Amino acid sequence: MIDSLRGGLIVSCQAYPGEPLRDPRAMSLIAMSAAAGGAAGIRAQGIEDITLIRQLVALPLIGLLKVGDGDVFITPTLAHAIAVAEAGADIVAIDGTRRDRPDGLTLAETIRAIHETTGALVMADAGSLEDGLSAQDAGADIVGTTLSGYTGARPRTIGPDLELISEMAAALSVPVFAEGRIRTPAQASEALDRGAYAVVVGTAITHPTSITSWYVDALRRELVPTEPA
Ligand SMILES: CC(=O)N[C@H](C=O)[C@@H](O)[C@H](O)[C@H](O)COP(=O)(O)O
Repeated sequence: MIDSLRGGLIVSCQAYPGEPLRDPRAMSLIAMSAAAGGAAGIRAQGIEDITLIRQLVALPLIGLLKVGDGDVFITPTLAHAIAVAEAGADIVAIDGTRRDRPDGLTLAETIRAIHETTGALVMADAGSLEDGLSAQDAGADIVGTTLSGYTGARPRTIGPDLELISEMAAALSVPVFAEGRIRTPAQASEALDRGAYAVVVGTAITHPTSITSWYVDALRRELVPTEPA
């Protein structure tokens, strides 16, 4: 199944609490649109979204749950991970950093239990090369650059953290998925050039509020007086 993602685009379909598109039907329509456009896979957040997208889209599905506002918020516990797999995700994305997990399990214990209990694959969302290496040691099937710029370990670059993508791809033997702040097709292509196995894009495809604000910001002009005041 991972093989079908090689060199492909995975579209992350997520809306945030309180947003107009925060609705499983809306996210599933976006996921269907991504499939029609040639996506190789879908990434989705929330049990209802994962359940509905599983029914409507026949592509590999990476599922996650965002929980709370602590440091470890991407599928933080084993119980969350099992719920994501049971909702239909082929791959469960979990926090793959070296930080303490809220249920007290290690990353290795968590991954082992997900494999044994569900048969789903595990994508470890990492924030640094050191995270990626330890996630690989812990048994992750896939490591993502997802959390680069969000853990304090690396600066939050304006675009993708291309340096980390190169470093991880060179150092790891498991597939590295480039994810995080990929805004253009050229950046997605460069991620593959740097050794990424697949590329995950969310905001730039599926988050109209952000996309609109990029255009609005670009059009904003300071009012320059034509006559001296
Ligand atoms: C850090 C974090 O919470 N990342 C989340 C992980 O699922 C999502 O909010 C991102 O949209 C996703 O990683 C895709 O990245 P981008 O939207 O930049 O293409």
